[in-house]
Amino acid sequence: MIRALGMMSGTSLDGVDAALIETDGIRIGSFGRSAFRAYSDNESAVLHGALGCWPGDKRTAEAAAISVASHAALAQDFPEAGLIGFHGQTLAHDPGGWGTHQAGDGAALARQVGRPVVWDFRSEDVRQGGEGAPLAPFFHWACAEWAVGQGRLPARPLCFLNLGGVGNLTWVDPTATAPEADGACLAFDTGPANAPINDLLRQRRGWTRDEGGALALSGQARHNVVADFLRHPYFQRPPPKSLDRDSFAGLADQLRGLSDADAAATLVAVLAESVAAGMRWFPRLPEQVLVCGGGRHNRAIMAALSAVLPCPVQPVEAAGLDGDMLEAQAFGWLAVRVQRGLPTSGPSTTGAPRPVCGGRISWPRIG
Ligand SMILES: Nc1ncnc2c1ncn2[C@@H]1O[C@H](COP(=O)(O)OP(=O)(O)OP(=O)(O)O)[C@@H](O)[C@H]1O
Ligand SMILES: CC(=O)N[C@H]1[C@@H]2OC[C@@H](O2)[C@@H](O)[C@@H]1O[C@H](C)C(=O)O
Repeated sequence: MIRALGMMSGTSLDGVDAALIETDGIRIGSFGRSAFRAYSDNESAVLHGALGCWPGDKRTAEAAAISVASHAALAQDFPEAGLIGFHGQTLAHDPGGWGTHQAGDGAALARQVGRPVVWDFRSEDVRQGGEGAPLAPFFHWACAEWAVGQGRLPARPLCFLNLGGVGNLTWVDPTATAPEADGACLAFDTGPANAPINDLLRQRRGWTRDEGGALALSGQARHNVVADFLRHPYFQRPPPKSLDRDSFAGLADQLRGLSDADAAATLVAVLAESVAAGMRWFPRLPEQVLVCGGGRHNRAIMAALSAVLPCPVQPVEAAGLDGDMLEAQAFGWLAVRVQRGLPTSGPSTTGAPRPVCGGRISWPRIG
């Protein structure tokens, strides 16, 4: 088993999560400590300003420097990690066109922290014809396998729903022998999650988020807006499929004229209904949906999901997992898989034509 540090800065642009995990790249030995470093207002403004930018753009260089510096600062607090998984900051994602862009040079990070760094997890999958996302699904299989072994879950198919800036859903069969095995996973991005809620409240109120979902809970969702939105072709398209943070930028226009509370409630309903629409792609009903990511702290979201999904919905903590750190752990686990040459994605997760071992390894200079 290797002790790896996974680091993730997601599409909600709130900061960097870091978590230790001990693994052979297949099974989870143990979970370790974790930490979060919030982006400062200035860092966050630079990253927001670079959204949609591709390598070569001046705004990318500044965002990449912030990404490396903030990850290096966090990594210094985890000297026990022998390997680092560095996702980088997604600035743009267009797998059918320009590709996918995670800012931050892993080779520079390896030099700064003096340890090997696995990074650029998504490009090879896109190069081979995959979506390049989502990548956490193989780790969801490992989490389910771990939780069944701990007696925390029955050995029956279930779903993991990650609610970050964007939502992504994975159907997992924990009895499968490997995540790349036939029938082990089926995954895709569901639709917008926290990003449009944060953006709405930043614009209208200068807030970073709707704390606990209190504002949305005080509003009324406009079901005509939700129904209109769900007619977007993305929701009729079968998986594999993935989204950029701002794939649905037009959604904000449909909220004009609504009170802040009604607009927030409508975005919550859009999130929940897009997850419900995604359930149709699974071979059978999962036993339950376990929710990870920051969206599970929003009570309006959890209530809306419970109301529209056809099975019980709980935070992943119900299975003994840490919903704030699951993605960071995923990139530690994926880093070990890359080092061992194991696949990190495949036809059932990103639609790549065959299992792909993505990611590059950068070594620190010796001597
Ligand atoms: N207490 C809370 N109340 C309401 N919303 C919350 C709370 N805590 C977190 N969130 C929401 O969750 C977001 C952060 O979620 P998370 O850290 O899972 O996203 P991410 O990792 O950046 O994104 P992604 O999974 O898309 O890469 C916040 O920006 C906020 O919108
Ligand atoms: C391109 C990119 O960074 N996508 C993110 C984003 O945030 C959620 C969703 O969209 C998912 O596809 C992915 O992140 C998680 C960690 C994943 O790859 O599984």
